Amino acid sequence: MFLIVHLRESSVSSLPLLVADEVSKSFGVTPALRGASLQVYPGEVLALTGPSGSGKSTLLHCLSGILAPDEGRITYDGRDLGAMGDRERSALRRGAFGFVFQFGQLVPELTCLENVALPLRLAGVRRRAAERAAGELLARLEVTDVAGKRPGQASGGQGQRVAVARALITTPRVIFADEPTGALDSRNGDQVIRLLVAAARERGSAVVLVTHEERIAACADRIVAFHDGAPATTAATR
Ligand SMILES: Nc1ncnc2c1ncn2[C@@H]1O[C@H](COP(=O)(O)OP(=O)(O)OP(=O)(O)O)[C@@H](O)[C@H]1O
Repeated sequence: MFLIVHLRESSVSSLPLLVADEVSKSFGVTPALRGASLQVYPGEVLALTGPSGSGKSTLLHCLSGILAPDEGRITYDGRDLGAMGDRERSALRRGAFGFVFQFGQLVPELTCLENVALPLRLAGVRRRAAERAAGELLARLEVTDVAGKRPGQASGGQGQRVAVARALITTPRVIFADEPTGALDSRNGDQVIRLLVAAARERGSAVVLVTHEERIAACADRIVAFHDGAPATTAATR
């Protein structure tokens, strides 16, 4: 009896949050994904690596519901993204997912504090509460000094830390980060990734990180290497 209960508990805790099942996607005649399968577990940091053009970003876009696969299925928490309507998928993206891109994509007219508070404001949180939470997160990411500045007045590394804060502010279940350090030198890149991983772990958010830098991938719990449109190898780092 004890053994049965134990097995049930361990199988529940190891259920994947996001699953790509035999996903294929082409752009015209160019195949980007060829039957790619992958699981993302709650709270894990997963790095997708591999040569340019091997399909990493395309899979990230399919996993996050930005792109629809031609074949195969993506499920989030057991729900098929392809069976959802546009509204439901958008609500999922806003509520459960956070995004960090290579270039921060912050709103240039807003201050860094307002940029970080924005997702909460859009979710209906009052300005004062949203900006208090944004200020706390900027402090966690060690960029309090740019809170009142516009993104154009911040350095590349500071801007990326602000973008990480904006992605984390809603405490998403999954953060999708596509080459978040790609435009930074190694010192700034290391700092951004260290803070991203630490803050995501504190909040229990999983991270799906696309990177071609081995040093950055080494911060992940698991590394999946792509080749020709599908995962070729998986390695645990810890
Ligand atoms: N929007 C698009 N239109 C046309 N072709 C595309 C598009 N997006 C990706 N591709 C093609 O699909 C293939 C996979 O691209 P993808 O960006 O997923 O690879 P990647 O591994 O992320 O590459 P990189 O490391 O260079 O970003 C490539 O051949 C690419 O040229």
